Amino acid sequence: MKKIALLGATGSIGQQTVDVVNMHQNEFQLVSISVGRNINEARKIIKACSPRFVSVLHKEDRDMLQLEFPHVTFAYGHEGLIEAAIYEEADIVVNAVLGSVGLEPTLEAIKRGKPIALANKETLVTAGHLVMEAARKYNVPILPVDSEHSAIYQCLQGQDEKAIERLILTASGGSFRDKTRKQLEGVTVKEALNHPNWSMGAKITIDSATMMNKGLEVIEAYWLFGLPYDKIEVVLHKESIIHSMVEFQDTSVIAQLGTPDMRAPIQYALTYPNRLELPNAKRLQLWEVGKLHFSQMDYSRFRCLAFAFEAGKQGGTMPTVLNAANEEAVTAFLDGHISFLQIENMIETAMNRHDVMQNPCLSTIKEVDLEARQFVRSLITKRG
Ligand SMILES: NC(=O)C1=CN([C@@H]2O[C@H](COP(=O)(O)OP(=O)(O)OC[C@H]3O[C@@H](n4cnc5c(N)ncnc54)[C@H](OP(=O)(O)O)[C@@H]3O)[C@@H](O)[C@H]2O)C=CC1
Ligand SMILES: CC(=O)[C@@H](O)[C@H](O)COP(=O)(O)O
Ligand SMILES: [Mn+2]
Repeated sequence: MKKIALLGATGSIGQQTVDVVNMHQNEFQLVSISVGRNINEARKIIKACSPRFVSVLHKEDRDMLQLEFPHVTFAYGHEGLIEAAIYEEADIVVNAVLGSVGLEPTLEAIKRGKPIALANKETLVTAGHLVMEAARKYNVPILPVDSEHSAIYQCLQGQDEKAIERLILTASGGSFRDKTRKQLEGVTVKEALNHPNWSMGAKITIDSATMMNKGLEVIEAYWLFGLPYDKIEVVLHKESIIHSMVEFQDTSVIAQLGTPDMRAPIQYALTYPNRLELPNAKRLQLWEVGKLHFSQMDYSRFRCLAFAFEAGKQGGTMPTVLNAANEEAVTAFLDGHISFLQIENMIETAMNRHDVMQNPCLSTIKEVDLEARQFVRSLITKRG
């Protein structure tokens, strides 16, 4: 029985992780969870899975739930999130929280020797060097949950990693893949949230539409697989059937395919190196899919991807700025304060004014993250 600490249990990945746990009750048990504001969903998970430890965002919610569930230990806030991650009984942490708030719980869990099944890509973007250094020091595996990275991880099993020529990440193109930049000027939040292939949380769906999701994934791949940026490529593949590929020096390319269902990579991270059946999942029938399409990335159309490569290559604190500015700008877009194209303008402005510091420690990362957020918020306030 693998005992799981699940951060972000009420989210899209969180709830699919709960599904996987419920489908394999002889294999997995949820012992600790964190949630944010969604207390109704938290209640359902507590009733269905009986975790022993629950952290929520706000103290009032903690107080209310503690009365309802006296046998559960509750906590709240950032400290609570960390406590959920390091819960003693947990054998593995699934980090499905949203944003760079996931960094410290990850680092603390690694320090206690807990393997990390990582969906929370912002953690690797903002401080990949700290996470990978800690993982090496404490000999802890970081198991990718993100579909592209899970695909690459699967393609690399049993392969000679010294012989990798390049990683090829596939990108669906998101909600606006067929629109010109001119047409992007008037797009709405509702349109942006309509991803063609995946049902995901709001922030990543917007990231997918700006192509920042792929940018974050390029930096995530850099840290997970240790290849230089000129060996990481992105190809447009609108069907999201090939989840990513690895090319080797002998020109062979290995790809991982599947229907777009995040429960598969979540489950693989939990069962690795073994596999289990995935009940109720749609099997891939290539004749139903028909043609698969691929095209080269246009970096002037998808500017956020170019920003991410630039931030990654500059290194140091620049990816922290990229990520923090993006998180704030996407929130502002979702709240109706800025237009779609202003997301990328704000990220570009935040990056342009930043002087990179190399090899930042955790407190520098936190300062730079906060400063970039405050700067983007000030841009938004000025507009208002
Ligand atoms: N959704 C997907 O298919 C994929 C997601 N990912 C990555 O996984 C991560 C989660 O994405 P997704 O599930 O879509 O996101 P959601 O927005 O659906 O869920 C986010 C979760 O994090 C919680 N949360 C948000 N902010 C805070 C905070 N400040 N403190 C504590 N908890 C918080 C939310 O709580 P609550 O809702 O209770 O407020 C919720 O449980 C992201 O990094 C994303 O990029 C990667 C690949 C695919
Ligand atoms: C499911 C998943 O991993 C997402 O990151 C997904 O890949 C988004 O797709 P695009 O960013 O390619 O639109
Ligand atoms: Mn992905």
